[in-house]
Parts: sequence; structure tokens; C-alpha cells
Amino acid sequence: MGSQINASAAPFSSKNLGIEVARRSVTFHPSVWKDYFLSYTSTMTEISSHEERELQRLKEEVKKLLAVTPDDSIHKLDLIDAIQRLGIGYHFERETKESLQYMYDTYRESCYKQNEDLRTIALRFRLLRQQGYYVPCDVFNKFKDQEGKFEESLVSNVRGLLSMYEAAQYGVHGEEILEEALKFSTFHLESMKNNSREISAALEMPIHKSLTRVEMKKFLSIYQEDESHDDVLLKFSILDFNLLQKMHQNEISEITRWWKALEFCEKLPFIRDRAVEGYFWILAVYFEPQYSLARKILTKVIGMASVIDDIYDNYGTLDELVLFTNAIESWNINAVDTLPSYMKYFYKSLLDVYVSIEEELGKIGQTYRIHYAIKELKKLVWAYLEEAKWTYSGYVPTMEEYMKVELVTAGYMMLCTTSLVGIQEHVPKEAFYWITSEPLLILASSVICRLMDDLVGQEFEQKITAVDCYMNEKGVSKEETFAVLRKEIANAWKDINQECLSLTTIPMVIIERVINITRVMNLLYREEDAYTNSKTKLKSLVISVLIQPVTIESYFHL
Ligand SMILES: CC(C)=CCC/C(C)=C/CC/C(C)=C/COP(=O)(O)OP(=O)(O)O
Repeated sequence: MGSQINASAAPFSSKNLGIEVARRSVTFHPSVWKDYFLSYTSTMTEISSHEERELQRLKEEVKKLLAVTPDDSIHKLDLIDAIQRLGIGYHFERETKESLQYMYDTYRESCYKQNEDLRTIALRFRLLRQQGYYVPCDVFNKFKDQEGKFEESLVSNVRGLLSMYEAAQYGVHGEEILEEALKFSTFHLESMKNNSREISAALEMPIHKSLTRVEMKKFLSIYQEDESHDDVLLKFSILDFNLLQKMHQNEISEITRWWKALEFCEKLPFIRDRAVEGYFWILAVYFEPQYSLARKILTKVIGMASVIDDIYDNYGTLDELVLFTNAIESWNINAVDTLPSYMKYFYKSLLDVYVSIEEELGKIGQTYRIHYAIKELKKLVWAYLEEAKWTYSGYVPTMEEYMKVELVTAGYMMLCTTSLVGIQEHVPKEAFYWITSEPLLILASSVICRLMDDLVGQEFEQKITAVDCYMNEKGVSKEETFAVLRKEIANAWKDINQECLSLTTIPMVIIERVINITRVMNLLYREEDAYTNSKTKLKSLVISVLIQPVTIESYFHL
């Protein structure tokens, strides 16, 4: 059992608990962006027919390049890797899939060729695991000496070490050789990082955990410096990045208009005003043009969820939260009468937003999907209420009790499910049953979300975190607790890796959404809560991804 710090926890009413009905109140900094993106008019973001033609021309050239590069060559591995990291993989899915299938079918023969080096073997291993192909890790055995340790001669093979480091991120439970490979490569790369931008960037953020759109510019300059780079690829990816950025600017301008019209900042001044940050979060989940509708829907939902979180965590009293939860459960406009006035306004807007989403889904013949989105939101608010009861009663739950509720409050079950709602390509109905049944992939993503949030938030959050619960239950120091929770996060990544290899009936488009959602957490909650405090790191990210185009002159000295 957990421990009770305050009065009895039941029944849950602030009056019964003898708690003053004083509002908790944390003040958040105002929006960094305000109306900034309203200035991006549709004329400004228009794509000219010349740009369209040039894009098509370059695309055809890249296709030719793919066609003439043999599947059994190292050049093909490099080409596919570059295409994916430059963010243009979505143009060549069929071509890369065929090549990877060939590489999978011939995996053993290729890896056991006498002359294959560490870089090639590790790169092939990573590209295949990335795509969900199970390829065995014993291919790394050949780089061990008689004592079973990685050969010291590898230390001077910097490209090989880097490739090994990136491949080892894809390990699953029990793959000890990949654990060793990760330790070995990290240790040696650490000593070289001051002399190489590429190494320090990789140590900071391995490819597996990075978001294509966010890392694209960094990779572009690394790729350009590589003597074997291809100019056509470079030009195509720059043009594609810039044209997509215009589309994103158009979308964020529309989202800003939507958010402003809701008037939350005036009516609910206690909330975090983070529409642009929310859009960035969702852009990281899917940046490709075919996901425009899905992005719009999910951005609206994260915006609403952020306000809901502030109502539960910050402003609402326990009595109000009980009423609010019941109203959301009933999902009926009549429930508005039971609510205090500030909640009335939000509640009406909430139902309206979901009605508008349902209308959008009607246009693509997928109305039924709204049911899953609402169901997950209801589940989320019930968990938020549980959490609020703990806060108000001073109850410190056991880790088991805590995680049961807090994996839901992490919001990722709701977000992952809702991420499928606006996808226009085929998503089987079964995928919705699966994703809402708390499968391991979603649980692991939620563990990462919850624990990363708690590790950075435990100093200032006005509520219980996993750090408090673990220290209370085990009687250990904060340092020890941090180490345990970090290990849990690393294990959850292994669960994710495992699931990517075994979920063969779940379309890759769905798995990729979940992984990207997890990656956002890893990006934004690594050193601090960059969503709540969005004036520094997240501001720079927004500038890089949404405002600054890539200037072709800086890559081609024209
Ligand atoms: C928990 C989390 C990062 C959720 C991600 C998905 C989601 C629903 C995002 C909406 C905005 C939000 C609640 C951010 C986290 O705030 P916070 O750090 O104050 O979250 P907390 O109140 O649950 O700790």
C-alpha cells in the first residue's frame, strides 16, 4: 500500500477532506509566437508551377539513380540511408522497400563475405531493423577477438564505430552483443567527439531516436561534406524541404486562426498558450504532405488536451474536477449546466471541436473513427481525476498503483489512437481495436513519456511523480531513483524495438506514428519540460523547422 500523508482519501471532495477550496495556481509564460504565423498568407506560401516541375524533374533523376545502383552494393545502402535521413524517403517507398527486401533475402550471404567491414555490416543491420525486418545480431561476432571482446583495431575505424553505435540502438532484450557494442562504441566515440561534429551530434541524438524533419538540416551539412555525396539528391531534398515548409506554414497559420477564435487565452487565462508548440509536436509525428488532415486533427486534439491538463493540474478544485469528469463522460451538451462558468465555456468548445473533426472524417468516409478518439479522451480524464485525488489527499501511491494510472495520464494512449483518426490511406478497423487494447508498444511509449516527464518535472510539478513514489516505497536516494527510472526508460525502448520486429500484421505507417510520438518526448523532455517552458530550445526548433528555409546557395556556391 502507498502512504497517506493527509486526511482520509474517500469520499473525494475537497470539503470532506477539510482542504481549503483554494485554487492551485502556477503561472506559465505567455505564448512565444502570439499572432506571428498569421502573417503567412496563402500567397506567401504558394508553390509556383516552376518549383513543382523542378521537383518532379529531380525526383525522376533520383529514381534513376536508385534504379542503376545495384542492390548488393554498399552504395545502395548509403543511398537509402541518405534518402531516409534527408526526409525524402516518402517519395521512394516502393523502390527502397524492394531493395531492402532483396537485402533481407540475401542477408546471410552478404554479411559473411570475407571482405565485408564493420561499417557495411552495421549499416545493413540498421536499415533492415529500422524497417521491421528481424535480422540476427550474431553478425557482429566476427569483430570479436579470442577473449570475446571487440577487437582493439576497431578503435581506429571511426566510420565503423559510428555505424556500430547507430545499429546497436535497435537491440531487443537479451541481445547482449548489442549491449556490448553500444558500450564499446559509445566509450570510444566519446573520446573523439570534440573533433567531429558528426560524432558529437550522433552521441547527442542517435538516428533511432531522432526525428527526420528536426535532424534534416544537420544531416544535410554532414552529407554535403561527404565526398561521395550526390548533387541531385542534395538539390532535391533542399527543394522538397522548402516546399513542404510552405505547406506547414500554411497549416500553422490556419491553426493559429483556429486557436485565436477559441478565445481560451482570454476566457481561461491560467492555461499554457502553446498552439504553435502543439503543432510542432504533431508535425514531428507526421510531416509528409499526405498527412495534412491527420496533422490538423491531432493538433486540435493536443491543444484541447493541453487545456484539460491545466484544468486538472493547475486550476480546477477537486469538486469541480469531479463534475468536469462526469460531464466529459456523458459527452452531452446538457451536462454543461452542472459546470462552473469557466468550465462551461471550455466544455462547449470541446464538444464543438470533436463535432468538427467528425465532419472532416465524414468527408473521407471514416466517421466511425471519432468514437475511438472520444473513448480515449474519456479514459484520459478519468485518470487525471485519480491523480487529482492523490494530490488533494496527499496520498503517495505505490509504484504499481502510480504507474497504472499515470501511464494513462501520460496522454500517449489517447494521442497514439487519435493519430490514426485522420490518416487518409487505409487503416484497418482492427488497428483501432489493437491500439486501444493497451498493447506493449503503446505501454512502452507511455512509460517513456511518463518517466521522462517525471524526471524533469519532479522539482516543480505540484503533484506526485514517479520519483516521489519510488523513493517513498523503497527508501532510497534521489540519485538511485533516477538511475532506476532511466533504466526503465532504456528497457521500454527495447520493448519498442521488439514490437517493431514482431508486429508484422500492424501496418508500418501505424508503428512509425507511435515511434515518432515517443521520439518527440525524447526530444522535448530530455533536459527540461521544453513544452511548458518553450522560450529557448523549442523556440529554436520551431524557427529551424517552420521558419527558416534551406538556402540552396549555402550548399552550392553559386
Ligand atoms: C504528459 C505528457 C508529456 C503528455 C503528452 C501528450 C499530451 C496529451 C500533450 C498535451 C500537452 C501536455 C499535457 C503536456 C504535458 O504537460 P505536463 O508536463 O504538465 O504533463 P503532466 O501534467 O501529465 O505532468
